Amino acid sequence: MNATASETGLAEPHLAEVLAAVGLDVEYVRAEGNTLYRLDEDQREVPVLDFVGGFGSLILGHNHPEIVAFAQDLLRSRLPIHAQFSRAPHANRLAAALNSVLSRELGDDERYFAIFANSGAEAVEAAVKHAEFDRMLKVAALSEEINDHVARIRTLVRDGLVVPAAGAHERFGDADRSGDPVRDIEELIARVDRWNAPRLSRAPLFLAPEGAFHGKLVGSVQLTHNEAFRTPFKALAAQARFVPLDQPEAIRKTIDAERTVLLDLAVEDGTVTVVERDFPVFCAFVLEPIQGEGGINVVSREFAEAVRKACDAIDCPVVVDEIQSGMGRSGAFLASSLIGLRGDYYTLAKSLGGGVAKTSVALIRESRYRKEFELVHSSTFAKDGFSSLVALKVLELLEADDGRLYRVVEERGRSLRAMLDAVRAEFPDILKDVRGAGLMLGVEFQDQSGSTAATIQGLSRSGFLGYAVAGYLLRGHGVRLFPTGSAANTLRLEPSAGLTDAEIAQLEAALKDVCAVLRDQDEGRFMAS
Ligand SMILES: Cc1ncc(COP(=O)(O)O)c(C/N=C/c2cc(O)cc(-c3ccccn3)n2)c1O
Repeated sequence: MNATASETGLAEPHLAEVLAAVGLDVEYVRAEGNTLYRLDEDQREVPVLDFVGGFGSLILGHNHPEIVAFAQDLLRSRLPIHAQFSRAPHANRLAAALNSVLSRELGDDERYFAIFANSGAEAVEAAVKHAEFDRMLKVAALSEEINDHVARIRTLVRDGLVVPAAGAHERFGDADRSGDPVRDIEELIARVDRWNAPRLSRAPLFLAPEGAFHGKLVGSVQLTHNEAFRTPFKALAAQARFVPLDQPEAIRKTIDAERTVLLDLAVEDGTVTVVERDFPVFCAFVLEPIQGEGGINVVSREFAEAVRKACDAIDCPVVVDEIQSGMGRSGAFLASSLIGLRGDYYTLAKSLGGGVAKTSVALIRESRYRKEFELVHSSTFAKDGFSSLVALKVLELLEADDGRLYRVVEERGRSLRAMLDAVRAEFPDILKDVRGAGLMLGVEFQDQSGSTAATIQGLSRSGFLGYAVAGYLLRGHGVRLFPTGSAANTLRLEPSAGLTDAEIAQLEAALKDVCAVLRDQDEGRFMAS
C-alpha cells in the first residue's frame, strides 16, 4: 500500500511518504512481547517480529501482561493522576527506588535527586538547565570573590599597607606606572575589570562525543551531533564541542583550546600582583555509554576514564545519558557501570515507562545538586501518579529475583550476538560489523555505492540502503528493524528480554536471505513489493 501525503493526513506527511517508498508504512493493530500485528487484505492478523523495540523503550516488550494488568488496576482505582502541588508520595517512592538501584549498582550511598519529566529530550533539557544553573552560581561566586579581593586590596593600598608590585601592569603591556600607589591600584583595578567584563558573560559550552544523540529539543539538539538535526537551530542554544570517540586525548585538547581566565588581585610579600582564575566555560560533558541513534557505538573504558579525569580537573559535571542504553538493556541497569563510568547526572526515559507510560528523569548527585533549581523548573505532567507507579512496577520487575532480568538480557544478548556474528562470517562482503552490548546491538551493512545494480547503487549513495533493507525484511520475512538517520547503513536491534530462540532463528533466515540477494546484486528481488 503506497499512501500519499493526502491519505497519510497531516502528521509528518513527508516522513510518511519516505516510509511508503520503502514499504515501511504499515499500520499495526495489536502488539505483545516482540510481536506487532497488522491486518492483511482479508482483515486477518499477520504477526511482525519487532526488533525496533520502540527505539529501546520496550525492554519488557509490547504490553507486558503484568504492566498492563497493573495499569488497568490503577485506572480502575481512580488514583489521582494529576494532583500537582501536593505531596507526591509516588514520585518520592520512585526516586527512592531509583536511588536503591543506583546504590546497588554504583557501590556507594551518595543520593541522587530526581527531576522528573515526560520524554527523554525533556530529561536532557532539565539536566542541561540544572548544569547551567550550577555553572552560573559558580560564576557569580567567583565574580563576588574577585570583587571582595579588589575591595580589600584597594583599602590596604590606601592605608599604605601594601603597594602594587613592580611590573604589575606588565600583562597589559605597560611599564610601571606613576609611582603613586593609590593612582596605580585604581588603574590596575580598571584594567582587571575591563579584562573580566566580556569574559564573565561568555556563553557556556558543552562537550559531547561525535555521533552523540540527546534529543531534538532546543537545548538537547545542540548536543546531537547529526548536523541535519542540529545546525538549523544552532542560534537558539549553547553550543557543544564534539570529540571523536576514538581519541580520548582530544578531550583535554578541546578543553585547553577553550580555556578562559579571569583576573584577580592577590597580595604576596606586601605587594599586589595580578593572578589568573579559571572561568568555568564548560557546562557539562554529556554522553551515552552506548550510542544509539549514532549507530550503536560502545564507549570504551579508556574514553570513559579520560572524560572523568578531564572533567574532574575543571569541575565540570558528567551527564550520562542512559535514556536508550539504561533500564537493563545492556545487561546491567546502567550501561555506564559496565565501563566504570560514574555519572554526576544520569538521564533515564524510554523503558522507564514500561511501554505504556511516558516518563523520564534526570538524576543529580547530592554533591552537585542545587536545591534552588526546584523553584525555577517544573512540568505539568511530570511525576504524575500513573507514570510514577508504572515506573515503580518496572523497577520491581527489573530488580526481582536478585536482578534475574539483567542476566536474562545478558544471555539473550549473547545468543543474538552469536547469530549475528555467524551471519557476518558467512557474508563478510555484505555485513561490515556487528556492535553493541546486551540487547542493544547494531548490524552495519557494507556500502553498496559501487554496486553494479543501479537501484542498489542509488539507494546506497542516497543513504537509503538501510531503509531499503528494512523494507525487504518486513515485506519478505515479517521482521521489523530500522537504521537511524545518523547511521543509515546500521540496522539496530533492540528487542525485549523475552526474545526467544525461534525469534532469533526467524531473524537469522531473514538476514541470510537479504545478504544473498545483495551478494547476487539481485535488484529485482530486492525491490519486489
Ligand atoms: C540517548 C538518547 N537521549 C535522548 C533521547 C531523546 O528522547 P525522546 O525521543 O524521548 O525525546 C533519545 C531518544 N532516541 C530516539 C531515537 C533513537 C534511535 O536510536 C533512533 C531514533 C530514530 C527516530 C526516527 C527514525 C529513526 N530512528 N530515535 C536517546 O536515544
